[in-house]
Amino acid sequence: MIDTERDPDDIIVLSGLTKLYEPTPRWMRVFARSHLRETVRALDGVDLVVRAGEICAVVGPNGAGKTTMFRIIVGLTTATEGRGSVLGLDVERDSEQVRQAVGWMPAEDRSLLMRATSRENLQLHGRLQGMSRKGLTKRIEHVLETVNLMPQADTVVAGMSAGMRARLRLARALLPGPRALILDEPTGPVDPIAAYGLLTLIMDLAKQERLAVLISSHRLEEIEALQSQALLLDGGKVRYSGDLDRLRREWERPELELVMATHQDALAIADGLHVQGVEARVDGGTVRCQPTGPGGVGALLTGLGPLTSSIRHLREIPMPLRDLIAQVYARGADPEGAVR
Ligand SMILES: Nc1ncnc2c1ncn2[C@@H]1O[C@H](COP(=O)(O)OP(=O)(O)OP(=O)(O)O)[C@@H](O)[C@H]1O
Repeated sequence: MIDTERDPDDIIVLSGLTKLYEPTPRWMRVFARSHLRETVRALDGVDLVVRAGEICAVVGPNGAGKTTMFRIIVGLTTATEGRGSVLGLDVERDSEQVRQAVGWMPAEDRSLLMRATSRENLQLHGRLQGMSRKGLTKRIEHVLETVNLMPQADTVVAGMSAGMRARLRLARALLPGPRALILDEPTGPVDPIAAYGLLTLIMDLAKQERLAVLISSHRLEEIEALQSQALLLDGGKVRYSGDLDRLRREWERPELELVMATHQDALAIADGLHVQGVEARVDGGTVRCQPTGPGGVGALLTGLGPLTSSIRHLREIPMPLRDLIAQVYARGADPEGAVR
């Protein structure tokens, strides 16, 4: 049943999504190759909205709950509490319809038939999804063109590069003409240049077809390139949800680099900073420090007085996203930052 009051651009909506994996019953432990002794809280009250044309990067260390969240949305497992919907359809109750609306690209290549061609893989997948033969042939041409894989349409998958295989898996996710894409580590085994091409393709698709895209990646430089929304998960909990610019505004403590006329000047400035309680590193004529006080750079320079006359250049060096995120995890998000 479709929720008629929702904003039509809110494509993926999660509220209070929680998933517990319960311990394996004692009697079953004898048979199970691996078993759980304690309850695992894989997701803990996750709220999220991904709108049409928006990309949301899901970031988190191993075991943060990324795959579990994706698997709930595509109906491969169910939530213990909370609710998920796609286009207003409940991911549990309306899982058949949700599957038509969501393109799912799992993290591994295992699901591709290695001895079959690209086209044959897509034909099989389409047939399994119940697509008609005629519609499927047209759709296959379209998705192969979209991912620039027409020249490899009749190439056996085993002979294709990791980048081509990733594009084939993306083509497969696009086959039903989805409104949302869920991409679990799409660039995992792909080299950096091919990965950049794949991400550009995903960004173009999100914009042109107004797809809501959820994407996980351990490569933070890729996430920065996507200029997307970000959901930082840790132990199943949301540490931050919002756009990366806001994350920078709220959490960034850029380094200040001062280039001085001489090494002596640099040492003098480092002393001046030390007096203000700011640690500084001197390298030749360059001084680097992290302004911490409420007045920021302005107050720091005022505090240095006449010493500032020997400053040749001054610039702020943005924090790498990796450090920024590490800071969020280390300090814990403020309650306002936790939910968008
Ligand atoms: N089928 C399962 N049975 C029991 N526990 C599970 C199962 N799947 C995942 N978990 C546990 O749930 C937690 C979240 O796992 P999940 O795979 O969702 O994390 P992830 O963020 O995708 O990790 P990774 O980056 O390593 O893929 C982990 O503690 C994991 O061990």
